[in-house]
Amino acid sequence: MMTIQKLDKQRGEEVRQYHQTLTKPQGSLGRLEELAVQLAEITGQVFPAVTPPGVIVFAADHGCTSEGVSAYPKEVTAQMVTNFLSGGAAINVLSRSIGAALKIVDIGVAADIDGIELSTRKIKRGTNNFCVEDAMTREEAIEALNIGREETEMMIRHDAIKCLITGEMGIGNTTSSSAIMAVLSGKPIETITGPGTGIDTEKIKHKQQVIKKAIRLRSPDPDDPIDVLAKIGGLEIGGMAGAMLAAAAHRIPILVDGFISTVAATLAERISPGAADYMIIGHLSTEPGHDLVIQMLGKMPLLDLGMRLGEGSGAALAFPLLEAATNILSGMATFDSAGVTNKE
Ligand SMILES: O=C(O)c1ccc[n+]([C@@H]2O[C@H](COP(=O)([O-])O)[C@@H](O)[C@H]2O)c1
Ligand SMILES: Cc1cc2nc[nH]c2cc1C
Repeated sequence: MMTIQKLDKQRGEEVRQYHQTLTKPQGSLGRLEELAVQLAEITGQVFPAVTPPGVIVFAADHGCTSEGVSAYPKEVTAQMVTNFLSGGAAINVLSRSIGAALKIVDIGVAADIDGIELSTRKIKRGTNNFCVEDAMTREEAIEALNIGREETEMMIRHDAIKCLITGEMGIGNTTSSSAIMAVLSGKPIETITGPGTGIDTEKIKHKQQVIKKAIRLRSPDPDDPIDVLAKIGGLEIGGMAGAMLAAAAHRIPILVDGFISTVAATLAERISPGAADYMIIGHLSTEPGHDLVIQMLGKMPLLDLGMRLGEGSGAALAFPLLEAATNILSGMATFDSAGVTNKE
């Protein structure tokens, strides 16, 4: 789909060496040092910049909500988009606190939403119920990826963003994400499926049955990520995967949010191997499948705050750590410049 270059290991090595000249015991900044190396490898810069960050929230509805899999009614998706547009959601607050440009994309909400601030890119009014038919056609899945890519490229051009944070809003999307993960990982549905917005144990069992039925009836090809996205995925999940592919192609670091976002990240990596090199996992969500999907990507989350909101919120909270990692590089004195004695 898009060419993703290899990481710039040379720049990473330069940063690793430079870190040893800064006024601190070697390695004492722990994962912040690793983060600086990864950011150098991603951007190809010894002093990488991550500001300003850009947050894109993709919103869409899910046909599987008619199976009773969420704690909240499906109308909440559209209502929350209106809330994003008025500035009152958690991601509005967190975007403001990190100085991020925020874009909301309606890629498939099942209601008409007005708002000049809204990017209306509706592919359809929510996915089909994947217990009955494919969630979307292959063409629609590709369109979702393309919209994600286009919206990201617009943000790179207009807002000159230096870090991409992807978020989502979609009642029912933990069911779709759990189904995708079960197919991609081959792991038992019971180890992946969780409460989402907050259903009880009985309802989680029902959600697992719904997912099993969908996978049996749709039988997506685990080796074809676009087939998986089309048959059991979501429009916002496709949008996020496309956004991540665009950021990786532009050598822009991607700060990934919770369970749904990380499932989209896994699809992006399956579509274009190497994309995950450009990703950093912001936080560990309490949704049980998140740990597994992070491990499959070979990553470790930065924060563990017991959150399970989505919208990009956990990633936005982790952003100051990226900023700190780059500020340390450009702002700290060296042993030489400060006249501090280095170890023998
Ligand atoms: O990011 C997460 O890890 C996360 C975990 C659980 C729920 N969510 C959010 O809750 C919604 C999906 O939950 P559900 O129960 O309707 O499938 C969707 O709007 C997500 O943004 C998000
Ligand atoms: C209110 C509400 C806000 C959300 N934000 C992301 N997912 C959400 C789900 C609900 C129910």
